[in-house]
Amino acid sequence: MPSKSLLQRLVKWCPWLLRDEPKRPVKVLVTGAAGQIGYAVVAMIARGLMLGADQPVVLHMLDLPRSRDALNGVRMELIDAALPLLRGVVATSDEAEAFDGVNVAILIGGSPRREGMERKDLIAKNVPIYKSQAAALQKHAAPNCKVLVVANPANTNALVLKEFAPAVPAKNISCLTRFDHNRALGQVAQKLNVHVGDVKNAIIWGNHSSTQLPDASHGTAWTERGERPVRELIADETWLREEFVRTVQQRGAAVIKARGQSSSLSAASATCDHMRDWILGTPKGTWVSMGVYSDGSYSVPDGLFYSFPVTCEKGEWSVVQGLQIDDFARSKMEASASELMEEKTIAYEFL
Ligand SMILES: NC(=O)c1ccc[n+]([C@@H]2O[C@H](COP(=O)([O-])OP(=O)(O)OC[C@H]3O[C@@H](n4cnc5c(N)ncnc54)[C@H](O)[C@@H]3O)[C@@H](O)[C@H]2O)c1
Ligand SMILES: O=C(O)C[C@H](O)C(=O)O
Repeated sequence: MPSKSLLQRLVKWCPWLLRDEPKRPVKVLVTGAAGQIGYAVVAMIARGLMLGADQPVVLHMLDLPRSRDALNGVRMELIDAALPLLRGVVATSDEAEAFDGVNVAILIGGSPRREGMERKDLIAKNVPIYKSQAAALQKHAAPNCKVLVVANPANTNALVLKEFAPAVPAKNISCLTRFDHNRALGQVAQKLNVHVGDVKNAIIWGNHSSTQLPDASHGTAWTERGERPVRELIADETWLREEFVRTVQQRGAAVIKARGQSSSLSAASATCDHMRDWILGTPKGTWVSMGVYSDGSYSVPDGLFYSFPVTCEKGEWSVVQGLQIDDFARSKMEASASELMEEKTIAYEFL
């Protein structure tokens, strides 16, 4: 046993002996990284907002050849930000290089909806991209890579990815409806005049589109009287079924109208929330919304990516079971499932 003074001297000369074993970097792919959401999200990931403040990352960034200069500019800025968690950056327009060995894939690359654009046009532009990236995912990503599709039409792009990457387990593919979930929490918090962190379990069913059902009927909020049902606190069923639902459903369009382009910082933030909770787990008693491959829960048809309330533990999501669905919710949930079935049919016309 070395003497105390010898130990003290050892630590003085070799201070790294006291450090914990460093974590191995996780390789995170962001497609469309030169775009507006991509630009916001890469900085958040490299600051630890997605995988944790002690998790080093290597960023793989993919964008089209025509965006090469812009993508290189993002790479330069990441270097200039001197981010200690960032252990490497790959900036490329080659899908094979981008997907090589990645553990997490955030798929944002695509053509966003512009004002006045029809859903069919959006599908036509985006599904061929997801067919091509499915092949790269299956061939080059690390086994068990977790995938989040952000690009619209997000649910249908996720479905195309699943169908054309049959070796990738369906449970590893998801699409972003956490954004709508966060918007729903924000609207309830504003209505109740409480902090958004005090509201939970306002959830999203269905498609990431204007047919989705934002549902606050199972939500709760902390008040001076403890944790109470949102329904009881708001005590206005008409607001919950009409104004709340409409505001959340139309929020994307409202931001496009106000900004002239679609939401980006809130989308990037929700992207981090989605992945963080999936990988690191949801807090006890908290549900989040994720677009996942339907297993028939709540009579949602199989074979669709549909937003459900889920909890996550040890990197696995499970749909929250046993919620009471009233006739109002049932009819909206079915309408959103029908829209997804139509999108699936249209998608196949372009594949
Ligand atoms: N699911 C959601 O909640 C949600 C929220 C907001 C936006 N979105 C969607 O996210 C996507 C990105 O939005 P944005 O505002 O960042 O758009 P953007 O146009 O600013 O960026 C998109 C980027 O993708 C790139 N790209 C296009 N095709 C590509 C391909 N085949 N491979 C790699 N990169 C490619 C473009 O060059 C561009 O840099 C859009 O589809 C938008 O509708 C989804
Ligand atoms: O609505 C859009 O087209 C953009 C995005 O999906 C959003 O929800 O803000």
